[in-house]
Amino acid sequence: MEKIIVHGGNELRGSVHIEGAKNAVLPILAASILAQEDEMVLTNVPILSDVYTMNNVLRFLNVDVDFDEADNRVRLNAAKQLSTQAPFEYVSKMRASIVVMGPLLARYGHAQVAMPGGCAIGSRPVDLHLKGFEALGATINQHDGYIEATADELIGTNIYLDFPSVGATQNIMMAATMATGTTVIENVAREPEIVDLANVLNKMGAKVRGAGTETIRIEGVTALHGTSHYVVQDRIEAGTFMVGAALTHGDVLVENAISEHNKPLISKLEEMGVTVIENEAGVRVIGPKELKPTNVKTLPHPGFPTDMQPQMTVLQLAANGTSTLTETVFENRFMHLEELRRMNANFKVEGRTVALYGPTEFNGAEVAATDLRAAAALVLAGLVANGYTQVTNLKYLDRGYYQFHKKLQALGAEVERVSVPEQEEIILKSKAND
Ligand SMILES: CC(=O)N[C@H]1[C@@H](OP(=O)(O)OP(=O)(O)OC[C@H]2O[C@@H](n3ccc(=O)[nH]c3=O)[C@H](O)[C@@H]2O)O[C@H](CO)[C@@H](O)[C@@H]1O
Ligand SMILES: C=C(OP(=O)(O)O)C(=O)O
Repeated sequence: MEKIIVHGGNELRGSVHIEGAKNAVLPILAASILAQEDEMVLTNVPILSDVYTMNNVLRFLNVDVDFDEADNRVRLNAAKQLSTQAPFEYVSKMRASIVVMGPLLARYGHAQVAMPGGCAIGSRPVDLHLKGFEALGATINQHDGYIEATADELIGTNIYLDFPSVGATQNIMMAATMATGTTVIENVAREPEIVDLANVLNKMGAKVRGAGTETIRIEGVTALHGTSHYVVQDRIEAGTFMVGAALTHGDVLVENAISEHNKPLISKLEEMGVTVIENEAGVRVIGPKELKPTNVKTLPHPGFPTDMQPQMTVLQLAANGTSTLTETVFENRFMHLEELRRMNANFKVEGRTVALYGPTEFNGAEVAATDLRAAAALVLAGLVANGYTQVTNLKYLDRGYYQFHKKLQALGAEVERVSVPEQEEIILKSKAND
């Protein structure tokens, strides 16, 4: 086991490179299943544990996968006959594995995937994915912890999503690429990662229109082929460094950040007194001496992203006054706050809203990450805490951040990642379970 140790007090200064987006590359990797001929070549692929997990799911399904980490390039060949069943041992590792269902159903009329289950941030059902498959003509069976979808033929139809679910939009979009006729999906997710997936599908020969708007229209085609694609920048990694700069009164150029993708965050940063300068090289963020409080509500894109919520609460706690944060996307995404309490944070949760009482004089403590963004938020809090903060449960951090500590070090933070000796590991684990 490893932990990150941060000694607070340093300003972040310099420039930071941002990886390809985890949430874009995972469905794009799954889309390779649709390519009956030609190789898929993906570049700007981030080195993350979730990417390894998706690669292993695809290998299990009989896709040839070659990940050249030195070049951030993955080559995929799905020309062989594939298996249509993804077992529990893979799906349980990563919920996003569910997005192999749509492409398998499109290509083979059959997909069987272990029910993904909830996670620390919420219950996370997949009913909208399944409703979409059913509307396209699939029969859904749930048995022995598996979801099985079967269809003789998928037929284009009109689908309205009750909620603009990212995963459901991606899964239904991929299932519809080879359906007979036209599929219109309304109230879809509009995240940049949806647009990136639609771009790849179109390069593969699909006819997907409207990605990035509320309605996506897909004309079914008979076959898709491989293509090459450069994965879009990770707006959440970029946003995390923007918050880090603001929090530490720093001055950081987030290289090649696409400001359009981070508009809701940038607008809140500006409201808090942060200077944000967009230029050709990226987005430069300069933290003020004193942060002003602000109220935030998470929403589907183009609203404030739930994946920036834990990091944002740290910034709000540091602000001079009371802020609120309302989490509308996931019902249980405040777990990191209890860890921040160990660092002297003062807040009150009422339902889906938390009042955050700043300014906080964070004190270093031993804290455990409860999920991916919680991990980043705790490290950020450590950057401005008195003394040393030790963050454990780094398996969550590694799902979504490549060498987070090294990037922070390069920006001037006093941070290191160390192995925990076995004895200490037992004590830390028992504390994390308290
Ligand atoms: C790999 C990936 O891209 N993950 C992102 C994706 O997750 P994911 O695709 O799982 O998130 P969704 O947009 O589907 O979920 C949003 C909300 O809809 C609910 N819901 C979803 C599907 C469904 O069938 N029924 C249902 O009720 C969920 O419980 C949740 O409350 O979008 C989330 C919301 O921006 C982000 O936090 C995740 O980082
Ligand atoms: C919640 C997240 O991811 P996932 O949907 O893969 O759990 C995230 O990226 O913050």
